[in-house]
Amino acid sequence: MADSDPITGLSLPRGARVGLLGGSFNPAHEGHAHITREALKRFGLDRVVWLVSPGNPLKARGPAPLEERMAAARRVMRHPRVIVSDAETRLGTRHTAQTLERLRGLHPSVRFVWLMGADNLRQLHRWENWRSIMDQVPVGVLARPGDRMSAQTSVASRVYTSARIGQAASHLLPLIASPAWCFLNVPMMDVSSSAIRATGGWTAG
Ligand SMILES: Nc1ncnc2c1ncn2[C@@H]1O[C@H](COP(=O)(O)OP(=O)(O)OP(=O)(O)O)[C@@H](O)[C@H]1O
Ligand SMILES: O=C(O)c1ccc[n+]([C@@H]2O[C@H](COP(=O)([O-])O)[C@@H](O)[C@H]2O)c1
Repeated sequence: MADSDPITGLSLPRGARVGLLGGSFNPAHEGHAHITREALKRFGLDRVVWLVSPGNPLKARGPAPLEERMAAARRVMRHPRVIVSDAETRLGTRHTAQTLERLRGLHPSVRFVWLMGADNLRQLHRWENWRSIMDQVPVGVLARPGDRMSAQTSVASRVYTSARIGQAASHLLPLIASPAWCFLNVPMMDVSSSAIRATGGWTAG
């Protein structure tokens, strides 16, 4: 049976383990697809939803129009268990803590996990109401070139040090009560949207 809501249009299996990968996706690239496949496997997820952001609150320059980023994301990620979604635009949220509150309210049976690359763990403490993110859902962090140490040194990792689970138990992450987080040392892909933009590989926005 599906757990659907008319606001975001998301239809998720009841009781499913669902990873949320929020991002500007300006544009989407193979690094996003790679960490998504790793997260599906290593965290034992049934679905991953790409939350294509209306605009990162910490980034001064706005991204390309949402429709262009959604279309590019759908070209990059074709997978039966991955959904590319504009849920934040439909909800009118752009801060992650608020997005999580809304999605959890709309999908009470679903076990959500917030997914992010290690660069975002480094600056998580600058996000609005960041502790609420850690307290609402388990967080899965995936290694990214240049950010291996963030699991040891970031403010968030130090504040929540006792909530960290080892990667040998990563498949349990969606089932563990928050706060809980896990750093996955997956093979890394040195690719970024900014590098693609710098080489003129994304003309939108
Ligand atoms: N190559 C990668 N390895 C690991 N995580 C990644 C990688 N690329 C993006 N991510 C993660 O995916 C999420 C969305 O990333 P985003 O859309 O900002 O892409 P980006 O390449 O980081 O963009 P930009 O270079 O413009 O900052 C973030 O949590 C980010 O950490
Ligand atoms: O909630 C916040 O304050 C906040 C601050 C910075 C980033 N985020 C979210 O983090 C995700 C990754 O953003 P980005 O731009 O690095 O792809 C995306 O979903 C953003 O909305 C959220």
